[in-house]
Formats: sequence, C-alpha cells, structure tokens
Amino acid sequence: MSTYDESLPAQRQSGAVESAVFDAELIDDVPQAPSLTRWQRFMNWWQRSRHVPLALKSRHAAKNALLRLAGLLLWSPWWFVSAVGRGAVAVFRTWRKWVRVHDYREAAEQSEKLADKFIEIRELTLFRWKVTGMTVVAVATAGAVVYLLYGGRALWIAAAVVGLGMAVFGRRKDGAPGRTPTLSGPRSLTWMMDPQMLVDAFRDAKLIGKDESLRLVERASHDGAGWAVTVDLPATRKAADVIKNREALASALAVDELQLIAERVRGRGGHAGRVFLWVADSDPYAGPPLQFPLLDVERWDAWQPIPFGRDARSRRVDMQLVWTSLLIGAIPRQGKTFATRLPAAGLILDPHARLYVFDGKGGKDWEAAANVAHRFVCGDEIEHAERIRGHLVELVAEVQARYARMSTLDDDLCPESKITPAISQDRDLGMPITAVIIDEVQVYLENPVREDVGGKKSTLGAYIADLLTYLARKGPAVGIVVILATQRPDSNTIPSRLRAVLGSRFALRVMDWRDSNIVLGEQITTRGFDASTLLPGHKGVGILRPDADTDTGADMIAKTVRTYFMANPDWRTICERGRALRQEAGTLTGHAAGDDEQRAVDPAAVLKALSNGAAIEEEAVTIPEPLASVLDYLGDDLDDREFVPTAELVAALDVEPTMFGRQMGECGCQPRRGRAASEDGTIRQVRGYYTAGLRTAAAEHGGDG
Ligand SMILES: Nc1ncnc2c1ncn2[C@@H]1O[C@H](COP(=O)(O)OP(=O)(O)OP(=O)(O)O)[C@@H](O)[C@H]1O
Repeated sequence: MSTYDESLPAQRQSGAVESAVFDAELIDDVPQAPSLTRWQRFMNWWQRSRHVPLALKSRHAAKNALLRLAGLLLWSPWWFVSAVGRGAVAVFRTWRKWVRVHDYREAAEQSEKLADKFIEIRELTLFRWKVTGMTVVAVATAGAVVYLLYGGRALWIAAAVVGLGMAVFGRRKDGAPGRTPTLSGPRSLTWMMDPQMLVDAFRDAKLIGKDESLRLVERASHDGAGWAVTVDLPATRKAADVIKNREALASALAVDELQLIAERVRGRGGHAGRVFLWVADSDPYAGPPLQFPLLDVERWDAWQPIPFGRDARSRRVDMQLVWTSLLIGAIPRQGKTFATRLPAAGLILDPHARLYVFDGKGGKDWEAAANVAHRFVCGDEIEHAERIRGHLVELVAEVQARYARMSTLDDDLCPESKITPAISQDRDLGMPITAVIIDEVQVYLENPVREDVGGKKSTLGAYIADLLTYLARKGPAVGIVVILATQRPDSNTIPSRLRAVLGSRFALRVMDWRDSNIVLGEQITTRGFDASTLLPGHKGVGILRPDADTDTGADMIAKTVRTYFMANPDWRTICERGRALRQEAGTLTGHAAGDDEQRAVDPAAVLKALSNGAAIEEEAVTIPEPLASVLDYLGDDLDDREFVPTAELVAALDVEPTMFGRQMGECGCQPRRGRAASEDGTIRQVRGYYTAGLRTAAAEHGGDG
C-alpha cells in the first residue's frame, strides 16, 4: 500500500534552522543540492548565512516567526502571572520548611535522636517564628514609610520588583515532574511558540528521561490541517517506542490519539531515533465522506494499486492486490462491506480480471456484482455453502493447472515462475487475475455439516477454510487474490492457519484489543495500533496493515485510513461499466454470461494438493515472552494450581518486576489479588496471576491453553 500526498506539501526536511531554542537544539543535516547558477549560489548563501535572520529566509519561516511573536505577546502576561504564582508557592514552602526547622528535625529523626533534640528544635522553631514576626512588622513599617514619603506609585514599583523576584524564583526548572500547567485544550499551538512544551510532553509520557532532551530537526510549523515537527530522540531512545506509546504522548499533549500521527523517518535523511509528529487541528476523520476516485475512471488495471482511502494527513492510500490477499474485520455497521467493495471495484474495472463473489450476508450489497462475476453465490443456506465449496475446489484445481502451464512457458514470457501482466492478459493462456471475494466469510467457515474429506471426518466449514488457505498460500504467484471480510474476527471463526497466509489486513472498529490482534496480527497492539480504540462514529475508518512483501507495504507497519465512500448507485454503475468492458473485450464468462456449470475436477488431485501444500497444517504456535517462560516454569502446575504470586515468578524467571508486569499485560495477563501461602505457612493476600487467565492468554496466542 502506498501513501502519497496530492494536496499537501511533502514533509519538509530542509528549511531554516533556528539558532537558539530553549531546551532543544536545532540541527539541519539534510544535504543541499549543488548550486549551479549565480542566483542559486546567492540563494544558497542566503539560506545558509548566519547573518540573515531566519524569518527572511522563506515566506513560511516569516509566517511562523510572526505567529511565534504574536503568540509570545499573547501569552506573556499569562506566563508572568503563573510564574509569580509558582514563585509565591515556592517562597511559602521554603519559609515553612525553614520555620519548622525541617532539615534539623529530619536529621534528628533519621539518627533516632528526635526525643533528645526536641527541646532544641522547639526553641529554634520559636526563635524563627519571632524572626518571621519581626520581619513582617519591619516590612509593613517600611511599606508605610515609603507610602508616606513617596506615595502609592512607589508601593506599586516595590510590588513589581517583588513580583519579578518571585517569577524568577518560580521559573520552571528543567525536568520538573508532572504535567506542565497550561490553559486547557490542545497544546499543539504552544509547540511552535515553546519547543520546551514538546520536550516536557515527551518527558511526561516517559518517552525520554528527566535529564534528556530532544533535538528539533525543524521547528514546529503548520502543515496541511495540523502542526508538524520532526525530532531526534536522545541516542539511547527508539522512534519505534514513540509510535508504540503514541497514546501516552497524545495525553501529554492533550489531544485525542486519533489526532496524533507519529511516523518514523526512514531511509535517506532518517534514522532509528528520528520521529515525525503531526497533530491534526481537529478530528481528521470527520467531515463529508471521501468520494472514490475510480468513479470517474473508464477502466482500471488490476496490476495497479487500487485507491483505498486517505490517511489523517489526507494522503492517498492505495492497496496493491496482486501478489497478496486481504482480510477485513470489524463489528457490524462499521463499513466492512463498503471497504471490501473498493478493491472489488478496481478489479471489476479491469476487463481481464475474473471474479468469484460470494456473499454470506445475502442482502443487496453485492447483487450488482452478479452481472460481472464469473462465479456468484449469495446466501447463507447449506446449498450456498456447498456451491461455494464446489467453486473453490474448481479454483484449487485451476491453481494446479496454472502452475503446470507456467512451467511450460519460455523464460521470456515467464521469467520467474510467477504470473506477469502479459501472461494474465493473454486470453489464450487462460490465466487472468482471479479474485475470490467473500463477504461475511464466517457464515461459511462455521458451517457444521459433516463432510468426509479424503476419508477424514471434517466439517463443510473446515473444508472451505482448507481450500481458502491453499488459495491464499499458493494462489498469489499464479494470479489468485483472496479477499475475505468478517464481522466475527475471533480465533475460532477464522482459523489461525488461514489467517497466517492472508498478507494484508484491514481492521475497522472491533470489540477489544484481542480481536484487533486477530485481524491485524499478533502483537500489533504492542506496536501502538489497536482497532478497538477507533470511534463508533468514524464509519469506514480502520487500521490498515499492508503486506510487507508488496512494494506499497514495505515501509509501514500500519496506518489509520479513512476509506473512500462508494454509495450503492455508484457501485451499480461500476458493475455495469465492468460488464460493458468485458462484453467489449470478449471476457464476460461464467455466471455473468449465464454459465454456472462447474468444470469437472479430479477430487483426489485437489485433496493431494491440499495435503501437499500443507494447507491443513496448523500454524506454528508462537506464544510471546514472558508468557512462554511462565508457562514453561509452571509446566503441569498450570492445571494443578489456581494462583501464582508475581514475586514467585519474578524470582523464578529472574526478571525485573516492572518490566515483567508490563510485558505480561501486553500478553493479555493482568495481575490480580489472590491468596498464597507465605514461607511461615500463613495465608496472605498478594498480587499474582490466576492460572485460568494464563491459560486463556495462551489460547489467544494459539497455544492449547
Ligand atoms: N468510507 C465511508 N465513509 C462514510 N461512511 C461509510 C463509509 N463506509 C461505510 N459507511 C457507512 O457505514 C454504514 C455501514 O457500512 P457497511 O454496510 O459496509 O457495514 P458492515 O460493516 O458491512 O455492516 P454489516 O456487518 O452489518 O454488514 C453504511 O451504511 C455507510 O453509510
């Protein structure tokens, strides 16, 4: 999947460099292009010169400088008042400590000599109270004298001087803990005025240490519908951790996590510690639906990435279908069918593409595709599931035949034993790009009808899962694309062996983080992506995890995408256009051409293919650490014991307790209070893990629980 910006300027890497910034240091390490002309040389000098003020170097910088100045002026009274307030509190605290002889008292307490020193401390306290009283009287007298001699103005001047002193005393110290007090509301506005706010937010979110700082590659600036900034983390910190803990950073910046985009800057000009942050001014997924760009297109090439939606920064996100397969999961009414119809539309507009469309919902949503699909089944009865099984068996045989046919092609036409555009469009070879699109696939996968598969007892649903697994595993190389959509993304419905071979994933809102992991892949929540946190009102918004093996998915783990909207009449128009294109090209076949007859296939060959292709193999069980070690340690005790104290596990596994707790949480195991016998035999309440919870978590990760 690829993203590119049509409407916004690309993320700026070059640009002006600020000479002095609060706590942060600005750098400019992006290479400049070699100057050619005199004008370019002059501009080069102008941009680099220390003597030319930053604000004169570009219109953008001038705008930012003006905004910054306006901001400074606007905010300065507030800063002063709050600094004086902090100063007053600090002065009061210091005085209180002094008057109560705090340090002396503490030292005596620590050396357990408080009783001996009590009289001494009391005397000193009384003396300091007297000094305080005398000072108050002296100041009041001095105030009265000044007022009598010089009038009220002198008192105001004195108050201002004292206020200034308080402000200096109360100025914020670097690394002061806690949230930075500011006016409520998003703090993105303040970034550009005060990079220290950003540094504080990183500290508050525990992404950098108390004594660490950020290096701003470029000062925060307005970019599109939000504020952008690129920062370098301290040497020991990783950009991936910022992405992972985006929610904490969003909280520190007081914005919704959907508004905060954190991306790694990779390749040239990037490194493992460089993060690009973008905070949307408002909800980036609100507003009128986005129109599907292919509505205005006469035809499309299935080999081209298909427009799928836009990310928060309004950059287009495309989806490459050839070479991969797609799983779409969501709870009902979030836009699953609409999202599934987008890649389908791209394929429909390619007259060379062949479609197998199966709709388990049985409504009107896919009706129009019947006019263009080679195979079409709509309904959730047993007869529908059986017909689908027949069509999938036919397709498995077709995959085998394609492999056999490709092995006879010469190297010019087929250089890599893989389908090419030329092969897929050559009608004599009969290997068009073929998509199997199944909406509400769980309807068929859960079909309990008993089925005898090659002498083994199975169910119709399990057999369909095996066939789909084979197609998703072996099909992409010969031009088969599998697209499955489900409203029940749980591990029982979509077997892990099938999920494991579905390369691209798209999760609209789901019930909880486990379902999110099931659709998007294990551990994705720990990398900062959780589809259960998407908002119900955000129809059509989901997290896309592209196939890392495709060109368009190589550079990103996942991203939140707002899918294009294609209303039913537009969908029908696209299907009609697809039919007309096929009629013109002579490629209208199967159901759409009134031919529903299944090709004769050798069932034994299909069964052999399934077992040879290991489609019925179970996916390797990968239980993440430290859960795997905990299960290892408990062994048979997992069934015999009800509760294991955290202290016991920490000691047995020799791990750091805080980190252990966090990692167990990421594996889905939360510590609870339980009863355990201590060394002296007494029963005590301690924190630990119930073995039932450990078993459930293990099962979630594919173990036998
Ligand atoms: N990209 C989008 N932008 C705006 N609204 C959308 C988008 N996609 C879907 N919707 C809205 O969401 C509603 C539900 O969509 P859809 O029918 O695809 O949901 P679903 O998840 O398939 O539901 P079900 O599981 O009940 O079939 C639609 O009526 C549509 O108006």
